[in-house]
Amino acid sequence: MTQAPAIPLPRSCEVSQKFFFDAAHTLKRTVDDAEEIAGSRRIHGHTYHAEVTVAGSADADTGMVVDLGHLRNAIQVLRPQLDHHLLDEVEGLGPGTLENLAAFIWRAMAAEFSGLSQVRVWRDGIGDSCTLRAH
Ligand SMILES: Nc1nc2c(c(=O)[nH]1)N=C([C@H](O)[C@H](O)COP(=O)(O)OP(=O)(O)OP(=O)(O)O)CN2
Ligand SMILES: [Zn+2]
Repeated sequence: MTQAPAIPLPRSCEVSQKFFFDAAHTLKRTVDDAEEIAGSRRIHGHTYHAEVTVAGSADADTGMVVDLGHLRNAIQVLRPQLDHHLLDEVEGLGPGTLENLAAFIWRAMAAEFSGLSQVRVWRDGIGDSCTLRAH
């Protein structure tokens, strides 16, 4: 009997962890709609979802790119900096946009995870999102 050829695996594997936080913000808008601009300028809140992804090859011993427990521990440190905060007051964030939230999360996670490959932030209620990728 002939043996089936070994199927090569891609070298890189991505593992992810999701989390969410509730936060308030005000926002300066550039749209024409005066009502939308006024609404965004008032303090209001959103539920934000985020996903952090680390890429690499699975270690031969552990079978893991990174133990997801490390990712969850880092998120546990980061999350209280955003959850139930007025984003306008969060040091180092800038205007509370999806872009700045993704950058803020990126900076916090990249310090610990050299293989950080993607950070995504989105709001289900509105259906918008921002994705930061390493390459
Ligand atoms: N490039 C970006 N553009 C916009 C962003 C952003 O983060 N990056 N964000 C917004 C607004 O925050 C978003 O449209 C929500 O608008 P908002 O006034 O905050 O609230 P809504 O009434 O539209 O949403 P509800 O959840 O229904 O209250 C705009 N552009
Ligand atoms: Zn908003």
